[in-house]
Order: sequence, then structure tokens, then C-alpha cells
Amino acid sequence: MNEHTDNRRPADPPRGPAPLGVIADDFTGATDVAVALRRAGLRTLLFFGVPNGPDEADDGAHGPHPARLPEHDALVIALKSRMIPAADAVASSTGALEWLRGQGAGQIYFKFCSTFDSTPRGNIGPVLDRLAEATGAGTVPLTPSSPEHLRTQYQGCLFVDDVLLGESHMRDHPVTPMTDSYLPRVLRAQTREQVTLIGLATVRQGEAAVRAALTGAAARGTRYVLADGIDESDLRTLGRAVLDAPLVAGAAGLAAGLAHAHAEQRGLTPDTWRDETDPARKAASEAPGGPAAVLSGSCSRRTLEQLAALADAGRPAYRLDPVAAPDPVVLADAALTWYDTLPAGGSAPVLYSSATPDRLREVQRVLGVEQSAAVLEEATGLIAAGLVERGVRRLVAAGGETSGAVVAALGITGAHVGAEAARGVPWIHPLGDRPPALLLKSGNFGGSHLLLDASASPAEPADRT
Ligand SMILES: Nc1ncnc2c1ncn2[C@@H]1O[C@H](COP(=O)(O)OP(=O)(O)O)[C@@H](O)[C@H]1O
Ligand SMILES: O=C(O)[C@@H](O)C(=O)COP(=O)(O)O
Repeated sequence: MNEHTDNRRPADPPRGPAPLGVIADDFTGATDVAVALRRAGLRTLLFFGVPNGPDEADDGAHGPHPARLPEHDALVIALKSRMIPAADAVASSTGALEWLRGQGAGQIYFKFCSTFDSTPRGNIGPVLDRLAEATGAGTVPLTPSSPEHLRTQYQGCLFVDDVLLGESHMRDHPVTPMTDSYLPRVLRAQTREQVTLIGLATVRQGEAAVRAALTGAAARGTRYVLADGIDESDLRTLGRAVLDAPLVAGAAGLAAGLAHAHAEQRGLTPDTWRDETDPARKAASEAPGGPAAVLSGSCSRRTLEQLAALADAGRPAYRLDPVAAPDPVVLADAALTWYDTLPAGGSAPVLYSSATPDRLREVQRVLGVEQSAAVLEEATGLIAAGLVERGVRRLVAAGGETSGAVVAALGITGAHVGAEAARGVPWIHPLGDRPPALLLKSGNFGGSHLLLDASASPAEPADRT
């Protein structure tokens, strides 16, 4: 049974408006979108993986019963579907959709990365095709624009900070290198459906103009409409315009715009849901403590800067080398043996496989892209479990796939969304018997001292982000 369950079953359960159901294609993305929804005032429940069976939140005897979950306005399911074969991503997304519908979800939001991480084989296109068919969505509005993370879309081109996607560090991503910045072309390579744009000029004309553009696209049989957006007000306009769409997709930016529209409609503000007895409120306000460790498999430029800050601070560091030992168990055993040599009560160590583009290419040349990622992710999961057995209470994981491996290895199925260590990077308080607090850090997020500060002991200076 999932512990988001509220066993105090009311005789005549009150039912609010249908909750928003979110399917996120990776775990860091799920925490990013969950905290964006909560910031807008939606009571948000987060699940890792599709809860078991038709309704894991039930006692199994009475069939699915939405009233068994604590009151909520949004349900987020984190999948690890970004980099797996497209058919598997479609299957797991379909499972998530079915579960969300079983919980009464109305609108569905598919959360993908703000850097549109995908390959010509998918997985954004194939997953959207399936979700559109299953939800009966004629036209699907979408955008990766997420101005709070400095991702903007203009004339269909995606910018990361101040450069085009294809010229950003995303060119060197280990599994989903992004070399084309023009998103209609990127998406067209992944679907047979028609793709069109809503330009910034239309968005700036307001909600009615966006609705008219969507209606026009539907009349022409165009399935996907990529919307430009370069600041929060564009995303708010888009959010209001797509409030009634069965299926919407994008990063945390459009999710936040949509969440504000839902909150307005429901009369919610960020404070209305917070009552003293709500465990989510407690989680949202408390920074976790206890022995910490950092696990990093992200090779993103920002993560490499954050690791350099740990090195500069003299943190103990252990590098996982999959070429020297391409066996996850051997790699994990050696790492844990190293950990056991550290002085008790010392500063938090970092165990990492993160590598510069040159080093990464060398590993991938020897082991292959998929094999190297699989070995490292399994090893990282084993290390996470070993660290928790050794008393680690705060685990900071850098990288979306890496975070997925850590959460899966710890058997975590759901969590309260806690305080944000950086924008879009909340602490996660898993459900269960004394689990560690987790910070699942997206490769590209946070200031250069985020890993250092999040894993600092109370005696160490913090707040340098
Ligand atoms: N040294 C390495 N060689 C090959 N692959 C690596 C190496 N280090 C990490 N990886 C893999 O690269 C991928 C990084 O993805 P992820 O964890 O999602 O980070 P990000 O959030 O930066 O995209 C993971 O699959 C990870 O296992
Ligand atoms: O939208 C985003 O950028 C993030 O929410 C996200 O999905 C991050 O993925 P990783 O960079 O793979 O951690």
C-alpha cells in the first residue's frame, strides 16, 4: 500500500474538480514539475513509477477509490522513460495514464525536459502520439519554454541561457545529444503527425488569440502546436488558453502557467492548502539534516562546475571508472569499501562517474553508450542502498537518469515535496520507515555551490548559491 493513502475514509467523500494528472519522463523532471505546481497553490502528490496494480493507494478489497488519497489537486507520476526504447516509454506512459484516469484525473500533462531531450527515435513524439490517441486530443499544445530555468522558445527555436540549443552544452549529452535547435523539425522526426507553431506575436495578443490559433490548427488536422514563450507572462497566457485541452505537454514553465489557471479556477493560492496537520506542509518548510553523501552521474556542464566546487572545498571524492571495472557489483563494492575508510562524522563525500565530454566519449567508445550508462546506473543504485545502510540520511543525486536509478534501488514509491534547495530542485521526503531525504538534482539546475551547500553539515558554511 502506498503511504500517500489516507485510511480515514470519509462516509461521503467530498470531490473537488478533477485533478491534473502529470506524467513526467524522468525523476528530476518530476520533482521540478511537482514543486512548480505546488508553488502555484495546487496540492500535489508525487509518485515514483506507476503505483502497483489498478490502485496501489487502495486496500485492494474495494477497487480503486479516489477518496483514499489525501485531498489533492494534482498527481505527478515520475517515469524513467526518457532514454529507454520508444516502445517501452509508450507502454509505461500508457500505464501511468490509466492509473491517473483511475484516480479521476481530468487534464493530462506530459512533462518532458526543458532542453527537449530526445532522439530521432523518440521518445517525446511516440509518447505524445499514444497519449493523444488515448485522451482523444485532436490538437496538443506544447512548449519546452521554462523562463525560470532560462529556457525560451522563439520562432520555434529553443534557447538555453543565451545560446541556441544546438550550440549549448546539450550537444554533448551522453545519451540524448541535442544538435538541432529548431523544434518543429526535431519533433517531426519523431512523429508522422503534423506539427505547427504559435509564434510569440500571437501569444502576446492574449488568450483568445492563442485559442483561435489552436482551433485553426485543429481544423487543419494539425496534431502538435509548439508555442513560443519567452517570459512568465507568456506561459501564464498559454496556461489560461489551454485550460480545457485534454492533453498538454512541456516543461515546468507551461505546467506552472497551467497550474496558475487551475488555481485561479479553484480559488486556491499557495497558502490556502497549508494547514498545520498536513505532513506536506511540514515537509515543505523543513530543511533535512543528518549525514550526507553526493552521488553524481550527470555529465552536464553545470554539474561539472558543482563537482569542481566540492573538490575546491576538499570534500572526499571517489570516481567510478566503468572501463576499469565494467561490472556494477564490483564498482559498487569498491566504492563502498572506500566509503568505509572515511572518518566518522567527516564532511560529506562525493561518489561520481561524471566526466568531461572527451572522457565520456572515450568510455562510450570502449563500452558503448547504453552499456556504460546501464553499468553506471546500476552501480550507483547499489551504492545508494549501501550508503543508506551505513546511516546516510541525506542523499544528493545529480542527474535525471542517475536519480531514477537511486530512487528505484531504494524502493521509494512516493514522496512529499519539500523545501527547494534551488529553483526547481526540492528536497524530497520519501514515504516509508525512516527513509533518507533526497535531493534529485537535474543536470543543468542550481548554482555552482548547490551540491556543496545541500550536503554541508551544520558546522560548514553554506548559502553560497
Ligand atoms: N563516465 C561516464 N561514461 C559513460 N556514461 C556515463 C558516465 N557518467 C555518467 N554516464 C551516464 O550518462 C547519463 C547521464 O544522464 P543523467 O543522469 O540524466 O544526467 P543529466 O541530468 O545531466 O542528463 C546516465 O545514464 C549516466 O549513467
Ligand atoms: O525540464 C527540465 O529541464 C528538468 O525538469 C528536467 O527534466 C531535467 O532533466 P535532467 O537534466 O536529465 O536531470
